[in-house]
Amino acid sequence: MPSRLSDGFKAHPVQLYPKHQDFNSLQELPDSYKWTQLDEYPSCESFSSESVPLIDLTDPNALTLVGHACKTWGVFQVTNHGIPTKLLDDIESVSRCLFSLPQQQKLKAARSPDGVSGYGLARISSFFPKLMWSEGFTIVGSPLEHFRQLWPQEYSKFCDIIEEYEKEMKKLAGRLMWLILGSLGICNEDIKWAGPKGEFQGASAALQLNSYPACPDPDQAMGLAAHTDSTLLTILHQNNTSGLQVLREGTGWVTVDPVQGALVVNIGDLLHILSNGLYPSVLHRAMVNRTRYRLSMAYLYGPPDSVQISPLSKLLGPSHPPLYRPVTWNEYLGTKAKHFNKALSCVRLCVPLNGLVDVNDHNRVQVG
Ligand SMILES: C=C1C[C@]23C[C@@]1(O)CC[C@H]2[C@@]12CCC[C@@](C)(C(=O)O1)[C@H]2[C@@H]3C(=O)O
Ligand SMILES: O=C(O)CCC(=O)C(=O)O
Ligand SMILES: [Fe+2]
Repeated sequence: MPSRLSDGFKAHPVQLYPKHQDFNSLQELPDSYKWTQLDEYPSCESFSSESVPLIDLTDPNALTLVGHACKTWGVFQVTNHGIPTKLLDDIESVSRCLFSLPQQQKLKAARSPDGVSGYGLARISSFFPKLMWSEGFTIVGSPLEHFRQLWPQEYSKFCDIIEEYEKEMKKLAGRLMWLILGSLGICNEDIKWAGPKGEFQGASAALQLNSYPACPDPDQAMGLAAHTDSTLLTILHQNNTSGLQVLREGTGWVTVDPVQGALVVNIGDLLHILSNGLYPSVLHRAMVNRTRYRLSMAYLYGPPDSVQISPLSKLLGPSHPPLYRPVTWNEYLGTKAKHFNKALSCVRLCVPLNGLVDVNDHNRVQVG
């Protein structure tokens, strides 16, 4: 059955791929890939004291640490997360194999203009005048049909890895949800859609494989432009090449340095809504590298199709009115496909009593 996650894009088809996208044959960065105003916010060097929190999930204090990271960063890295190293290596190999196929072959699994799954440009490309130095492959539901096109002989071993990865990620995402919600004082009874055992069985998800080839002029190029994810949370596995940056208030862009075996967790717009803005979604982007090939695999986690996300009643009161109206993930994806970084403002109900603007109003961000 086609996933409802794809419905939001029907009204907003995007270009599939640029005419020439054989990155490896380009010795110079074409104008169509040259971004200007890349330094609207300063980039913070990695020797700075500001670094994204690294949390050991077996730490007895994990709940407090996670809560603090969500409130102050919107992103953290986790170790001792229980995902086997072999599975992380395997998913990295699948991505590497996929993106190293000849372009002709990859196009056999191209995403349709109004679809969600398959090979193509980042969906957000349509909001920018310049092209991004990356390729992506999105998996929603079974990758079988696309993988059969890519690897007529070997597709089943690749499908098995995806299935296993998604199964493990789903468990980890459920655990992280309870740490995050627990840090807000929310328990099982407060979230009906978590199910009787609190396992979030009906949760929806997408897997996004991103490839960032080495780039002849990385200072003028952009791997993936600044955006927030529309998810509850996203779990990202990056290879050992840096590139992911998050925007930190008062500091600028901070690089999320790869830590061997660690996974990056970032707060998405739906958790921002659920927490009534207490845990803001984080603006992030991916930069590219002159010599190194970068890969990332993002597990985008959201509520079941039919569930409407709205600020949790436990977090509301006379001085804390609900700031967002209820939305399903699918409806929110449609809003995102149309309004991109203004989507959160589109579902906003009223201005906070203190008259301050939303900490996560990304309308100001215009890159490119
Ligand atoms: C469920 C989804 C979230 C996503 C759109 C998608 O349908 C599948 C791809 C996801 C992704 C990955 C790259 C960044 C992003 C903004 C995009 O264009 O596609 C996200 C979307 C999102 O979180 O809004
Ligand atoms: O490649 C990265 O580090 C970021 C990827 C990302 O933001 C995404 O897939 O949503
Ligand atoms: Fe993202």
